Amino acid sequence: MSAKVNDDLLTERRKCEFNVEELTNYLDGGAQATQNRRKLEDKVLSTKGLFDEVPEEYLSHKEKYENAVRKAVVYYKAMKEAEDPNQTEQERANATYRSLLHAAVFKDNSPFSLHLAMFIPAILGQADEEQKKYWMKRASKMEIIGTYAQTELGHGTFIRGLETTATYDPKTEEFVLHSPTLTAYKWWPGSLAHTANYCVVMAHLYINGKSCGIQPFIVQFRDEETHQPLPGIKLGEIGAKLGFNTVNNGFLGFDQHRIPRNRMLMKNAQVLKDGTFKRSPNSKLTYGTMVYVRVVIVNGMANQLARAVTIAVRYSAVRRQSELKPDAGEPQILDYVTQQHKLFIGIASSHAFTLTAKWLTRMYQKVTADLEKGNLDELPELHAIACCLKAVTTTDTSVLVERSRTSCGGHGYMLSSNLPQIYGLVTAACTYEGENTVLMLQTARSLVKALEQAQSGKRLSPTMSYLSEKVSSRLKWDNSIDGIVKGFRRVAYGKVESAMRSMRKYVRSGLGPEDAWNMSSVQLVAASEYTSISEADIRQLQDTYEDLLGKIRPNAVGLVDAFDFRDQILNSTLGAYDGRVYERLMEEALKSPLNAEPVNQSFHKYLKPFMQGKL
Ligand SMILES: CCCCCCCCC/C=C/C(=O)SCCNC(=O)CCNC(=O)[C@H](O)C(C)(C)COP(=O)(O)OP(=O)(O)OC[C@H]1O[C@@H](n2cnc3c(N)ncnc32)[C@H](O)[C@@H]1OP(=O)(O)O
Ligand SMILES: Cc1cc2nc3c(=O)[nH]c(=O)nc-3n(C[C@H](O)[C@H](O)[C@H](O)COP(=O)(O)OP(=O)(O)OC[C@H]3O[C@@H](n4cnc5c(N)ncnc54)[C@H](O)[C@@H]3O)c2cc1C
Repeated sequence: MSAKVNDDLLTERRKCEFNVEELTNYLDGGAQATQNRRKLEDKVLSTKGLFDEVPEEYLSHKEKYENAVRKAVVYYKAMKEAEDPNQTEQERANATYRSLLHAAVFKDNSPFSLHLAMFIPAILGQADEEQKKYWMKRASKMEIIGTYAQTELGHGTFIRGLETTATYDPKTEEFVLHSPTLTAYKWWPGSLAHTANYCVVMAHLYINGKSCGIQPFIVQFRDEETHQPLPGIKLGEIGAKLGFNTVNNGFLGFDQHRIPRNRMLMKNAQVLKDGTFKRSPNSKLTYGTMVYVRVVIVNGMANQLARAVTIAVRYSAVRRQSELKPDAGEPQILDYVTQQHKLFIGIASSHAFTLTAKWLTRMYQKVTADLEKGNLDELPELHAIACCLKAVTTTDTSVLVERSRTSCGGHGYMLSSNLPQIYGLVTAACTYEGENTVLMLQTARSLVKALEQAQSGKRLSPTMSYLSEKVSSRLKWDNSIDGIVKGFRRVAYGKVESAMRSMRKYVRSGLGPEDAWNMSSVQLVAASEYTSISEADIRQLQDTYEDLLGKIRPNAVGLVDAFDFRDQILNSTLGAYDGRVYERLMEEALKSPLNAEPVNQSFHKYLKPFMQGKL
């Protein structure tokens, strides 16, 4: 018999003014897609051995990892067995696109995540046809587990500054991989420490003493039978982190480690037997895996944000606190407009990121198809857009998840709420796959170039076309959607123009272009981010905004119910569908090992002698 649902949540669900299932179907891409997703979740989550008897937070660092590997094996097999052979690849992708299934099993991500998120995409994007056939067979069957090893102890952002060398030896037709310094050690790659046995390594290729740029190499670093590190390989784990503590991020140093010539992934650039180097059509194609993951991250942020606001909104409908009016009893905290302000932007942003992710994925698929035909025209625009959207969605999601946490008071600070762990996951994305400031400056580089082209009358790409609109600065604001968009375009234009004016001013004062760029970089980042509108219009917009909050209020619980996250995926004492937050908080508290006995041994060992002055 399912537990009684909290009365306030029942009332909220009765008040809802729209069909929740319809919105769920829309988000999934249709009723069939919802059905497929739910069927997959039912199957996988009914697998034995997927869940923890003791909450993960009470395990040691080492136990957490070992437990995560145990679950990863069970989870991966369950996902494989749950695949519906009658479904198309696209239907399968849709079923997982919105599902956070893995989050029901791993609060802090899986030790297999890099294999699926980067090792396989790197092979697909960087290997030639023959290499792809061989390595995809082994990787897709999990005969090998891989990761993506690019970042080093001394370099993450500046890829051209990576120190790991790959020197071609034509006599043996091998590459010699070497870490010449401590700072050259690969540092950060997930799964690297104890899980994976292969990796795609980004290393600086040298042939006959000449630099041939950064190239991708597939490298085995552990014996497939014994899992021992191979000769010339130094391996280890980088230690405890804010989050990602079951991803097994590691370090790897090479000491003259030899690999055969066919281990350089040669889709874009090639090295022939005699050492002849055939250049890539564009050296940035080597960065392709990062562009792909930046696109994936946008959708990941939409889902994680939806999960956090689901927890916070349901809790805010259940939690009653303080007094809005004398003698009116304690209101639901969701009735405070400040609470609505904190949370409803999160709901709206999640939907905005979902739609943006779909648009960006289509753009990525088109540009990737063009690249296959040798057409690189739209690669720079894809790079600029992917940088901007990855940076904006991860920054906003981190802010909004943290706001969801603090809007739940003390209980939001409990690990059992799962909000701290969700924050740990999303805030990492502000750094990995390109630190956000750095990516914003990449976008700014494209914006400045586009404005210069617009000013010389050239046509711009669709996403930059707002820079060539002769938008009158006396634009009449109205708070229609169209008016707001026009306003934002006008301001965005002004930001790029102002950054450019600033750079020209510094150049006129005698600074070189690089210093002028650096001096203007705060404005350049602002030109890539969102920006605010002038004062007079804020009041008009504010009235509209507060009116909208009131309209959303009766539908808030319905809106988060429509995200359709089952309790195991929310994994939260505060966000469960039935709203029994207090019972769940107590159930979870009692699982603490410290509650196993009424008097902890430290009393007799330390406290008692201390209080009696005997220590
Ligand atoms: C939730 C789900 C979780 C999914 C699970 C994820 C788990 C976490 C895994 C994390 C993995 C990692 O972090 S992997 C490691 C990630 N690391 C990074 O992302 C490193 C970030 N740094 C970089 O990308 C580069 O260093 C960058 C900043 C772009 C600068 O590169 P360069 O110095 O080589 O290039 P620049 O001199 O700046 O620019 C030269 C020209 O090249 C262009 N250019 C630069 N990069 C380009 C690119 N990728 N594609 C096309 N063009 C590019 C520029 O626009 C310029 O064009 P013009 O203007 O026309 O000249
Ligand atoms: C959880 C997590 C997982 C990761 N997983 C992987 C992985 O699997 N594989 C992998 O290869 N890497 C991985 N990374 C590493 C990640 O890609 C790097 O941390 C990231 O690229 C930033 O590089 P860095 O840490 O060396 O910082 P740096 O590059 O040293 O940058 C430090 C700071 O300097 C400033 N800065 C740097 N360059 C510029 C610039 N040009 N303009 C303005 N400011 C600048 C920025 O403020 C930046 O935050 C992971 C990182 C994290 C946190």
